[in-house]
Amino acid sequence: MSRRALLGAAGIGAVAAGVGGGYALGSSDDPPVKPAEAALPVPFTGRHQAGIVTPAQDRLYLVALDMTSEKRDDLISLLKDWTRAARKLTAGNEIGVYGAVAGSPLGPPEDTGEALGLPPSQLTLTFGFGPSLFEKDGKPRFGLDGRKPEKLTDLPAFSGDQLDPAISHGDLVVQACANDPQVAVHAVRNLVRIAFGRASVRYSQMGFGRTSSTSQAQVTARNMLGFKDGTANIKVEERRSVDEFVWVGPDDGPDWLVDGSYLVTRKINMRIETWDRESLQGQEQIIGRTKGSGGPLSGGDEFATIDLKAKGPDGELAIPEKSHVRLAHPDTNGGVKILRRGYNFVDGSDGLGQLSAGLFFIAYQRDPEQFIRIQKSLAGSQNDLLNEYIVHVSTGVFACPPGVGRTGFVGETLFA
Ligand SMILES: C=CC1=C(C)c2cc3[nH]c(cc4nc(cc5[nH]c(cc1n2)c(C)c5CCC(=O)O)C(CCC(=O)O)=C4C)c(C)c3C=C
Ligand SMILES: [Fe+2]
Repeated sequence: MSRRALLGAAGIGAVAAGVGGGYALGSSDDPPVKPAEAALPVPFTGRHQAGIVTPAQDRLYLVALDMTSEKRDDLISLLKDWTRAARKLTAGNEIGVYGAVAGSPLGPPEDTGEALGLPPSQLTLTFGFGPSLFEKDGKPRFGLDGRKPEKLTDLPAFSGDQLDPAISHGDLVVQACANDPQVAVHAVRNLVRIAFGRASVRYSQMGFGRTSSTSQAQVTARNMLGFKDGTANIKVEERRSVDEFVWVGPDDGPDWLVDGSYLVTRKINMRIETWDRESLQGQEQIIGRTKGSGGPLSGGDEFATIDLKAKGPDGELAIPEKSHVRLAHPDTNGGVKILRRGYNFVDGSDGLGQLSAGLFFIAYQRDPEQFIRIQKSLAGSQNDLLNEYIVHVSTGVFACPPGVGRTGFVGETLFA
């Protein structure tokens, strides 16, 4: 039973038109009110996992977990249980047989209940495996000897990194994205609950205001620096780029990961108050684009082609040599592209009255080397001008298996 149907059947919560996606209860003569797109479900099944090229939702709740059991059967049963729950959660249903309120009053409910009455909100749940799932202290785990992708190794140290291991890495990751934060949090909370006795949370991160559009149909959102972010991102409509740069192909190896992707996470703190004292012109020179329209400093509107050779009236490069977009551009990095899918975050204040804010950077790629190549161009005080205002404090790399069909479980190919 769907969360909404349950409430309807119980006679609770006639949801007013315009609220929660416009499910109105009117006269039977009224034309049906279509739920707003942002409230609809995204199919969980498919060749690829949802949540990668899916048009980026507004909210993120990402959790990294470590296995607390060393038993292969526990890992497999966890992935099966997660898959069963994820099918329900992404469809907007309660988990378990009895859900949140229909079970025995004497036991804890199967579903925690905070999403009752909320629509699916385009929830996607994307699962990944960190290098430490495959081996620890040089020893294979879970009978996965020889199954670790060669490319799945911890990212190298980059100049300027100030990484905190407590909020980095993880055996497993779940990226929950939705247009309602409560739906994303409910999903992660219930998946964590299911994992009890087999895996426990290492760290989690909430995000808002997607900083990347992944579809041409989306407007470009802004990051905490106030700039449009995601303009030159790979978009789902660009099929060739998606196949070339996002999905692991049959010749890439290993076979179990074909149609999957590598996820890179970086929590990047911003020195927001320092940035806010930088002049508008200074900010634009650092990024290499205008703050208003997001157009490149070489001229044109937001989606104008960047001209890295263009010079200004003063004879200097229009897009400065150490600007962020020049150093991140494919022409500076051997043609390499990545699919960005990051989110803004504010973790309150730091106790000194400064915002603990930044970008939870997320990228999907066919090979982690794509991210490494670009980050090597950006990192260090002699490179990207932006580095004066940001610091990378967390890192992660995960192999995200292919999608799942109507039967089977996420990651099944790994155990075949
Ligand atoms: C290693 C990859 C990247 C990191 C880390 C990164 C951090 C980061 N970026 C911004 C803001 C912007 N980035 C923009 C473009 C852009 N950034 C990367 C890669 C990383 N960014 C790429 C590949 C690109 C596209 C370059 C191109 O092809 O032109 C932009 C411009 C708008 C856009 O195209 O998206 C902004 C703004 C911040 C604030 C940040 C760390 C906090
Ligand atoms: Fe960037």
